[in-house]
Amino acid sequence: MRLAALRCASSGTVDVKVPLNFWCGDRVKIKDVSTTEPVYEPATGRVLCELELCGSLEVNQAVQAAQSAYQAWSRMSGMERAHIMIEAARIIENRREDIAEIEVVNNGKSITEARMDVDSARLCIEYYAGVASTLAGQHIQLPGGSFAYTRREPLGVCVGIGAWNYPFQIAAWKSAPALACGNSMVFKPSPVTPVTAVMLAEIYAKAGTPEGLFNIVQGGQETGSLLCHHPDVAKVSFTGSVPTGKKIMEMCSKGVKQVTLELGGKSPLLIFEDSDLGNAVKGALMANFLSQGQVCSNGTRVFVQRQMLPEFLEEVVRRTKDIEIGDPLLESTRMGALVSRPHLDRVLGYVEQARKEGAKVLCGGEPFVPLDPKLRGGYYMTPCVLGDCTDDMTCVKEEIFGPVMSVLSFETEEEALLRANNSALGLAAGVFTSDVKRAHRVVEHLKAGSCFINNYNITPVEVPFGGFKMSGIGRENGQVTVEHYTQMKTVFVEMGDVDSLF
Ligand SMILES: NC(=O)c1ccc[n+]([C@@H]2O[C@H](COP(=O)([O-])OP(=O)(O)OC[C@H]3O[C@@H](n4cnc5c(N)ncnc54)[C@H](O)[C@@H]3O)[C@@H](O)[C@H]2O)c1
Ligand SMILES: C[N+](C)(C)CCCC=O
Repeated sequence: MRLAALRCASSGTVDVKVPLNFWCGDRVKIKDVSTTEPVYEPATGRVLCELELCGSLEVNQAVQAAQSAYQAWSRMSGMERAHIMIEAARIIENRREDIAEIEVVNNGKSITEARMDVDSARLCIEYYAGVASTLAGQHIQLPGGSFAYTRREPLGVCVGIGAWNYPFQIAAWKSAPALACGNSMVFKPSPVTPVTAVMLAEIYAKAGTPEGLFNIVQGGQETGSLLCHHPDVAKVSFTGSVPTGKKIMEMCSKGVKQVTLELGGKSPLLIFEDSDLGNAVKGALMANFLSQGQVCSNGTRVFVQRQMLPEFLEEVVRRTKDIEIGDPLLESTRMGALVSRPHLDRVLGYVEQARKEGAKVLCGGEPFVPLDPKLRGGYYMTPCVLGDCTDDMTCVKEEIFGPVMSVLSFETEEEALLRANNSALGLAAGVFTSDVKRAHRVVEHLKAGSCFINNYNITPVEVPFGGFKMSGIGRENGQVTVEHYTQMKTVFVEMGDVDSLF
């Protein structure tokens, strides 16, 4: 099978002509397309392609393909599945640069970050290839030589629905555990970033998965809703906003389907006065400015202990002003374009609102127009640090999902914990301190699913990732995911006679 070529030389030169839907092992051009939607290149504002959206006919075809592949795949041993997944990981490694470049063109993040995302996707598939061969049940002894055993069985056709901030990585983080456990998958990327998930589908097919094992249907909420309601779908794993997550859960409840929900956050980062200043500042930058600030786990409420505040602010503002913004395909660029014009306007609106509510804009928060004429229509802004923030401000309460750091000050550990936990969300949290006892004590009290001590926003694939409270249900990555993509069967075996009461 030939992989569709989409090489790009520089921003502003790519047109996506290949179909972006994929089932039965191939890219599919929809017959009689009724709805299309433009897809943009954030770096330039150009239209990359018109996306063909799937309706019920196409969703049915994809689910049927997944059902038939499931029959073959679920009967293979874990080791057999592992071999194929390792081959998929090898192909990703060979195509790393292609995938990363196309991710940049469709998402706007810097090439340096896109390469890290592709590496995370590959590592995730390698990790779950290893897990596939270790799936096992339990043996339980019963009286009289009788016994019971448990089997971990796959669920069937699983659906993945992705957000636009990590398009290729999310597709891998969902498909790798699902496939390792013997399921098949229909994946729906965000219609804003539809281009790279289909590259993953081609790669799995080329690696030797049965035709229809991993399929892509393109579309927005209508297509997503068709998937959630489909009677042949066993589970939905969703990454996106809290309001959509609630709808997904509601739709899945109709069919009593399992859900994994990876939702939004408004995570706190606590910096104590005994922290190493350099590391605390680097941590705060990593917690706020990766992917133009469009990261679910970002630590956007930066609480700094009063005595350290002046030196922290001076250093964090200095380093934020130094961030090189521009063409995301250039090696020197550290911050690319936000994902869309409406999203950029929304983020700039939050900065304006913060100003009105009394926050001090210490740097950034303005639209940015690069000198290169081809980038003038792109969606850029300068990364922003807001000082004098208070807990009641909109910028401190709501997920902005852009490069905007809100800095707050605190006096005591107890006060910082109370304020940090005062949120309906609980995806992540961080603490910087050189006091090891304080670090663990604080983390014990933080109401968040993913906590970092003296670092922020690292997500090794062998470590579970996910949220408390309204930030989600279930986990991605790590061993625990096996529980989310399998169901347990218990088998009782009688070795004696039936002891009947009748
Ligand atoms: N916790 C995590 O792991 C994680 C990771 C990345 C992003 N996010 C969150 O995602 C959000 C940003 O992403 P977004 O704007 O793409 O989110 P979104 O909720 O708008 O959309 C996410 C996906 O859901 C689909 N969708 C929308 N309505 C639907 C419906 N009614 N039925 C089925 N599918 C539907 C969209 O087409 C898209 O594919 C942020 O809140 C961010 O925090 C969370
Ligand atoms: C930035 N990380 C560390 C890759 C986390 C991505 C998870 C979701 O946005």
